Amino acid sequence: MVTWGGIADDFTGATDLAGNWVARGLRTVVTLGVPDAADRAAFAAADAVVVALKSRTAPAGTAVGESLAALEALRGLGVEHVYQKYCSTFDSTATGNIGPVADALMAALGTELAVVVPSFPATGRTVYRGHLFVGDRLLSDSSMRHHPLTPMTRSDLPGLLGPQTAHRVAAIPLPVLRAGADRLRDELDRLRRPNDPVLVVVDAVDEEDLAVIARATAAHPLVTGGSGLALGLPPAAPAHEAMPVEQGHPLILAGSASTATRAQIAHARQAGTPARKLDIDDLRADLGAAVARLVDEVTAHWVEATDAPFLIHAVENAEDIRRETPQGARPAGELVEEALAECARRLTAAGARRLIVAGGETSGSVVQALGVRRLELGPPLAPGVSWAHGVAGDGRAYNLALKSGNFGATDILTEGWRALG
Ligand SMILES: Nc1ncnc2c1ncn2[C@@H]1O[C@H](COP(=O)(O)OP(=O)(O)OP(=O)(O)O)[C@@H](O)[C@H]1O
Ligand SMILES: O=C(O)[C@@H](O)C(=O)CO
Repeated sequence: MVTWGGIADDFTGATDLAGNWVARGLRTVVTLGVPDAADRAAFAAADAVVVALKSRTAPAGTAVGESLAALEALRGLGVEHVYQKYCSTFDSTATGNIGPVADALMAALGTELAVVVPSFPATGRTVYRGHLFVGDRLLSDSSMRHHPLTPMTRSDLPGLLGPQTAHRVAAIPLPVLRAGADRLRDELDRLRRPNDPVLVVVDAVDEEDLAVIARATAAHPLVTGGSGLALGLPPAAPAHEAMPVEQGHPLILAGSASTATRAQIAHARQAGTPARKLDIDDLRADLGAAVARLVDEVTAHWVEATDAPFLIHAVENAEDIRRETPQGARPAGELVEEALAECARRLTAAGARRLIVAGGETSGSVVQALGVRRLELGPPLAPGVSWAHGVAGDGRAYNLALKSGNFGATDILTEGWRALG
């Protein structure tokens, strides 16, 4: 029986949440886009289903529409609890869609209260006195301050959420939940008022805090947050033993420009991983020809070394993303996404079956290019990153690890393969 339903605003976020549920013993399936009734049989053995959307930077109306469609599909599966998954760094703008989606899900589920819990301590995201920290820095002092699409220039969650929601926003500080789940439940009840919905930011700095929140909200139809709150469920044996492992060439596609990904690329190159950086001028001049040259290079490498991964990446240093787009030319980001999607299509046709993909947007384009619509979760490579298995419409099967830009240790691109066994 499907108990939990997740609605994630990007593909890496979806596998992040799914991986945490798997770690708590829930058999979890990710569906890439809203499933239709014909897909229902695929979820028969699942305890949890996550619908992966590509809505993080979509206009609020679009994100609300897609999220409500996802909710409808999840209700059709009989889910009891819904988890709105957004980024653990609360990626959004004042006109962002985290608030509007939460408002709409609350209305559809007939609930007047939902918690807001971006905290994910295993990846350094914690919330204290309503402020979101990344490691030992406030969010607004972290590299997220300079994010090209969702620059996070403040850290107080009520202040970030307020302009996005029509509802009241309240906050519960750490000492309340450190007094236990009953005390937190009482405080949540105190904040609940008829016909006056409220979003409640709850502090959490470690996994025990998340466990308290999970216990206090166990009967809630809706929770919202990063994936950390899923780890608040009671410990259990991980439910990933059934994931098939595919034989075939390994490939790394990194469109992410995040600080962590850049360090991971540098490490992989230093460790001798054969690699090629996309040349934006070449892509602009003739994308098809540039990709064809790359495909020839990668396939020649595989003739020599079948099992050695090849890395194709977009960015090496911060200057790469600061380059101006010439007047009338296609933006670099668009070229990168199209080129990586085309590399994925052509290199899987040439035998790539195991892929690490870095970046949320990049993962969306790559998985769509492969035509994979569902992923079953396997073992983790890092907190928030897991191997998954998916079968495309053409029958080809893949192992995919979709890595959020800022997740993973420096050596994840060279060592992450070991988790496949
Ligand atoms: N040289 C470049 N110039 C401009 N944009 C680029 C360049 N290289 C990559 N990009 C774009 O930057 C975006 C990176 O977004 P993506 O979501 O894939 O990674 P991220 O933001 O690091 O990760 P996440 O969303 O998981 O935190 C992509 O749309 C990609 O096309
Ligand atoms: O929550 C996170 O940080 C990630 O799952 C993510 O959403 C980054 O794209």
